[in-house]
Order: sequence, then structure tokens, then C-alpha cells
Amino acid sequence: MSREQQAVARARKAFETGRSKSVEHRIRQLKNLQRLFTEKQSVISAAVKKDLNKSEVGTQLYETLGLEGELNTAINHLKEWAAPRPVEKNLLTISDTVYIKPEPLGVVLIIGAWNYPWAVTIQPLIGAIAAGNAAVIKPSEVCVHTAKVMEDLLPLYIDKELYPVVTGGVPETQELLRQRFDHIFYTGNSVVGKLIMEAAAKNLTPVTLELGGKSPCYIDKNCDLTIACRRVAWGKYTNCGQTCIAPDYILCEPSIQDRVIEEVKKAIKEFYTDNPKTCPDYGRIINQRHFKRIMNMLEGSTVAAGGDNEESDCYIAPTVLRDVKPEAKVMQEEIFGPLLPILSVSGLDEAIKFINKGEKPLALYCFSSDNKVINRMTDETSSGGFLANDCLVHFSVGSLPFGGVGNSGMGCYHGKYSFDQLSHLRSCLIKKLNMEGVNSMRYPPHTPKKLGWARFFILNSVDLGWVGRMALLAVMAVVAAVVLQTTSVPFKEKSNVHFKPFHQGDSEPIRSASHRTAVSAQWCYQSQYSCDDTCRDPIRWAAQFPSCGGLRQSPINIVSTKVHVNSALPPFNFIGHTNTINITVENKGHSAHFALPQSFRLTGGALPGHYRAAQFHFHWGGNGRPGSEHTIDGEQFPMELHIVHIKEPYGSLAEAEHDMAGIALLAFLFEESSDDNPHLDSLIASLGRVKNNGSSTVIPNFRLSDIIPSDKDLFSYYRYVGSMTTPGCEQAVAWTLFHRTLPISSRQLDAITQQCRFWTGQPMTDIFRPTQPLDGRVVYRSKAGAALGGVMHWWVGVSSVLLGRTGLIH
Ligand SMILES: NC(=O)c1ccc[n+]([C@@H]2O[C@H](COP(=O)([O-])OP(=O)(O)OC[C@H]3O[C@@H](n4cnc5c(N)ncnc54)[C@H](O)[C@@H]3O)[C@@H](O)[C@H]2O)c1
Ligand SMILES: CC(C)=CCC/C(C)=C/CC/C(C)=C/C=O
Repeated sequence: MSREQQAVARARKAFETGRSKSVEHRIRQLKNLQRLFTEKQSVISAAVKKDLNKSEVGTQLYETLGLEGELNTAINHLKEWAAPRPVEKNLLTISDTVYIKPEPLGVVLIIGAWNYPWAVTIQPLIGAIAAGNAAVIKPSEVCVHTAKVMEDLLPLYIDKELYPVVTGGVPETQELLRQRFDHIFYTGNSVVGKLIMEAAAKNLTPVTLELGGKSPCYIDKNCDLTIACRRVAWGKYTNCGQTCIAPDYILCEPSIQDRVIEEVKKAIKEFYTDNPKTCPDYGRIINQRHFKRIMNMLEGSTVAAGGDNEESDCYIAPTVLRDVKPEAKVMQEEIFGPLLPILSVSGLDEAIKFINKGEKPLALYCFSSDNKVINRMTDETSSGGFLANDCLVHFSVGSLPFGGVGNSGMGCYHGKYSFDQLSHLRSCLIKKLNMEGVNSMRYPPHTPKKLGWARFFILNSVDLGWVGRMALLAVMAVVAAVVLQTTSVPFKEKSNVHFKPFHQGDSEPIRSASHRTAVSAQWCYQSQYSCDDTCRDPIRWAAQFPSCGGLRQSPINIVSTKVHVNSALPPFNFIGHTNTINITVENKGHSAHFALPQSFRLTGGALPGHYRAAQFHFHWGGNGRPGSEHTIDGEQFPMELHIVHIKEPYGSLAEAEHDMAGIALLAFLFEESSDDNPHLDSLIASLGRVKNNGSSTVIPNFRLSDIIPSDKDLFSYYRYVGSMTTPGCEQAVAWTLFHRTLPISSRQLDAITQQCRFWTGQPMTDIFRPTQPLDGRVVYRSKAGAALGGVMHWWVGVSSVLLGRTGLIH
């Protein structure tokens, strides 16, 4: 077996152990890479200095800074990226669970180039690791010193079986290409790109080709030429022009050519002094082969600035060429060096024509103060990326896909795009074995009538939220009956499909820790706020978190005479609530959260699905002041309990927030009692152990059913659609506020409100958001003890009530 074969076989074997799939393993590997860049920066920079004469700062600015950003993004978002992604459904699949499950591809081959050797090799590796793959890393042999450092360092930091480094040149790369991979990610020139694709075709291996080409730069006469030329000079001469997205040539009207030359010359002097050769920020051509290639391109062109060179030092000065003709040698291929040809065009029309005659470039630059010029350039051309009035910087925006089109490449990466590019986005549809009647429209014998129904159900998609879905389900049930013209198949109450809980072990799946930290630094309750504070109090939450200013905000005041009684709101089923468990309570800076296991589940209550518990928490006042969030007929209660549940299959609030009923919140109001409520004692004591932000403790032998009544006693409740009551105020909550109140003595209330401190260190009191406008929503009240008919009757009942109440689905 060759060295290359062995590396691939080892990576495959390691992949088959399944360890690369664990999100924890992926994050650990990414953190190890972070450590590498912190601990070995000087070794990395020294090698790049030897290869390309980049300064230490230059290497950080242009290579490792971007990698740091990519690593941070991947580490912070990985759970969200890797989680199942619910999708919009058509009417036919409305009652199914339909989602995309990203899964690793397998073993990825990463072939890097030499010009930004760390950026273009490690950035795809970050994507490969994040997506759960194994990866064989082949650095470019042209950057001799960097390839050696990569070979030495990577195995010290990351799993060397899963992510082996294979060094070598063309023969070694070709031997690698004879192996079977699940994806090949190649960065380099288009000629080799075609060879890569050919080799990949043998195994139908998908490829990402990050190629290059001639990236045009149009400078309109209507712009600030000093600024434009400074930015172009930076884009061109950074790394001595050896940048895939460097502006290859300038197109401008003849009338501005002289000024463009003068301004570019000024910028060269400003950046690299009168003598760029001795300037630490000016690089070198990678080797003498490329030096000769670039110098040959000068043939037949007029040098307007620069032109000095020294072969032994691989030095070519920043050079400008004037009056260059399209037939000139320098215009026949990508320059990839510090030569900047200027070609004359009569104006925008000719520039567009010229660009469109060539291959689609990796980048296209347009400098103009006139938006019409910029718009026409974007509308009438195509390129991998487009930048107006700047160069290169789009590479540093992790939320933009980076990649070529046509001859400049295929596929894209950076941030989440890297994750998606190196994942298989698997389509999943989980149907239950009930509602068979609806399917009759697609079963033979086919009839025009059934086709009519099929057209309606397949061609219409839904994004109506849970209320709309319930109504439509009711319609479907009716349709099923009509289509069948027989009695419909009875519902089976229990699904035989069970979801594996996502993010097992998360104590707080509802929001990620990073989200919580970022948010907590910016908002506060009214009681925390003082005039010299920079934190935002509730009236100013919306300035930072737009949803907080939405039309479906919570809490609300419930006016009991205005609620709509609805007999289609049935009781709930609590699952797991009587289990005795140990739970963790943590001071979250604004309140204390009591984590609940996902095995605690909630169904019924006219909720559109199955929900898993996440946590519960309380809202309270202080010093005898009431602290409930919801009020009834204007009355605020001493305290309020919220039990947060998240709908399956969502794993986080981020996933659930686009679903109007993605979260089910059960709310209980407390009323003052003369006697202590003994079941609250262990909770109160635990709050005393989590006084400060971030501290946590465990409550042993806890039973949720000790603090709330059993589901059989909770048939009376209010229902409305609203939001989370803390930022970002996501409008994804089906609220249930029970009529039954819970008892608490004034002694216990005092004890609760005096235990904890906010993240600011002040006493944690008055932790409630003021009530929000109803904004046309309808609040429903269940009809206690209403007799429920058959399933069909029930759906039709719900639909007729809910369809009539469009207020509910604003
Ligand atoms: N789109 C991008 O992100 C990006 C980034 C950097 C460079 N580039 C492009 O890359 C080009 C410069 O890089 P390069 O091609 O000179 O780099 P290079 O010579 O380092 O080649 C790239 C990789 O291809 C391998 N290789 C070379 N010849 C091969 C062959 N015959 N068979 C198999 N493998 C082979 C090399 O070993 C190397 O790992 C420019 O066109 C530039 O625009 C693109
Ligand atoms: C420092 C800033 C704002 C941007 C960096 C732009 C830059 C030089 C990107 C290089 C991108 C790259 C790896 C190109 C490939 O050849």
C-alpha cells in the first residue's frame, strides 16, 4: 500500500468508528485548532515568511485572523447547524414531521494551494470537521516551509487518524486522486481543476472547485479616484498580486487613465514606500517558475509605473501597465502577480460587453458613485462574487458564500456554507400510520375528482402556524371523507414513531449558552435599571431585539369578560411529571432556571404536536410587591410559574421560533396563603445556593407533580398565542394560563425574593415584564367539563372556532 493509500484507509477506518459524528468531538477538534493558532502563531508566520515573504502581521491579518473567525463561528453555531431543520410543508404532508437532517459525507480530500496556504487549506478543513467528516489534507508542495509545518503541527492538535496530512507534489496528489473519497475540495488553477473533476468522476465523487481567473475591475469616471485607486492598489499588490480575487485588470475611459495611474502610484508609495523591495509589507513571488511566467507577460505592454525586478530574490515591483490591448499577452491568462494592466473602454456598455466576452470571473469589482452604474453591472454580468467600491473584503464576511461560477469554480464555502457544502442534506418525512383516508386521493383507481384534490393538496404549501394547521387538518379529515365517500379510517391516538431527543444532555435546550450570554449583557428589568446604566429596560428592549416590538407579545392582561369560550380546548396529558428526579437550578442572571429532563413531555390541550420539557422558572416581585407577568382583569398576582416546553422535533428556540406554536408555555399564578406551601421549601432553599449569576446546584428527589396539580385537575385554562417574555421575545409561544392558582405564604415569598442577585449584582427583585397590548388577538378559555365527541367532530369543532377567529393567527 502506498503512503497515500494508507492515509485514506486509516481516515476511512476512523470515520467508520463514528466518532467524527459526535457534535462534542467536532467542537473539541475545532477548539484544538483554535489552540494551534494561539500557541504556534510564530512558527506559522516564520514558515509563511520564508515561502512568500509575508510579514508576521500580514500572515495574521490575511490568513489566521479569518481562520479564528471561522472557528469561532463554527464552534458557536455547530449545534444549530447540525440540528434537524424543519421545512415548509404542502397540505398533503401537513400532519407529518418533515425536516432536513444534515449528515456527514464521509472522507473528504482537501487539496490546498500555496498563495494563502493556511487560509485555503484549513478553512475547508474547519467545514469538514464541523460537518462530521474525516479529511485527508494535502497542502500545496509549492509553499515548501508551510507544508512541512502543517505536516508537523496538525497531528499534534487534531485527531491524526481522522484528519491525516499527506504531503507531496503532483505524483502524490495523483495517487490520492486514485483513491475513493466522498468529496474532493480543491483550491488551485482551472487547468488542474479539470483533472480533479475527471478523477472524481470515476467514483461519482462530488467536488468543490475553488479556482481563479481574471477578475475585472471597472472604474467609472464618476467616482472619487483617489479612494478607488487606493483600494484597487491594496487589492492588487497584497501578497504581490498572488490572490485569487485580486483585481486582475482595470477597465476605464481613456480620459481618466492618467489620473488612475497617478493615484495608483501614490497609493503604492503610501503602502510600500519609494522602495517596495525593502518594505516588510511587500511580498515576493513564490518561486522562479512563477517569476518567469509573470515577467513573460510584460512582453508587448507599456510600463507606466514600477517594472523593477530581481529574479534571484523573486522580486517584482508593483507595476502598472497603460493602454493595454485585449490581445496583449498579459490579458491572455490570470496574472497572479503584481502587474496591473489598464484597458480603455468607451464607458459602462463596452465594459460590460468586454467582461461578458471572457470567462465568468471569481470576483468582479466596480467603482462608481452612481448606483445606476453599480446596478447595471450586477444585473448584466455574472461572477463568483461582486464588490462595489472595494476589493477583497467579501472574503472576510463569513455569512457570504465564497466560490466561483463557470470557469472560476463550483460550490462555495465559509461559515455555514462550508458546513452545508460538506454535508449531505438528507430529506426526512416521518408520517404516522393514521389519517389513511387522505391518501386515497393518490391511490388507484385514479379519477379526475381525486386528481383535483391532489392538485389542491400538493400544490399548496402552508406556513400558517399551528392554528391554521389544525384548521387545515380538520378540512383534510373532511376531504378524506368526501374523497373516500366511505367512513374514514379512525385516528390512532398514539404514533408509532418516536423521536430520539436532540441534544441529549443539554440542560437548557431552549436557548444556547452563547445566545444567553450575548443577550444578558444587553437587557435588564426595570428594577435593575438606573439612569447611568447602559443596559436596556423593558420599554427599550425593542430597540435591540425587534421582536420585542411585535404584535404578538407577552405577557398580557386577560379581561375575563372578553375571552371566548371554546369547547375544543381539551385537557392535557403530562408524561413523566410524577417521576422523582434530581434537577439542576442555575442563576441565569435575570432569573433562576430549573432544568427539566426531555423525558418530561406534554401532549393534548389542543397543542399541535408533542412537546418536550426544557425548564421552569418563576417571576416574582419584592418587598410585598406582586410579581406575576400575566394579570387578570388588571390584577397582578404575587408570583407566576412558567414551565417551558419545546415542540418536537425542534432542539432549540432558534429552530422553534418560526413556528407560532414552537414553544408551549404553561403558566400558573400564585395566590397568597396563610400557611406555607411545603412543596416549595426545597426550591426556596436551592435559590439560596445560587445567589450569584452562573452559580448552580442540584435539588435531589424532585417531583414536578408536587408543585403543580395533576393534569386531570387542569382542564380550565386560558389560551392565546404570544411570545417569550424575555429578549429576544420570540413570537413562537402557545400560552396556557391555568385557572387553578398555587398557594404560597408571605414568608415564602419574602424568602424567594431575597435570595438571588442579578448579573449586575443587585438584588433580583421585580423580575417581570409589564403587560403588552393584545393587538387584536383573541384569548380563549377552555370550557371545563365539555363533552368531547369523536375525533372527526373534535377537528371540525376546532377548525370552525379557529377559522372564524382570524385574530388568533395574526
Ligand atoms: N478560489 C480560491 O479560493 C482560490 C484560492 C487560492 C488560489 N486560487 C487559484 O489557484 C491558482 C494558483 O494556485 P496553483 O494552481 O498555482 O496552486 P498549486 O500549484 O499549489 O496547485 C494547487 C494544488 O493542486 C495540486 N496539483 C498541481 N498540479 C496537479 C496535477 N497535475 N494533478 C493533481 N494535482 C495537482 C498541487 O499539489 C496543489 O496541492 C490561481 O489560479 C488562483 O486564482 C483560487
Ligand atoms: C483583511 C481583510 C479585511 C480582508 C482579507 C482579504 C484577503 C487578502 C483575502 C485573501 C483571500 C484568499 C485566501 C484568496 C485566495 O487566493
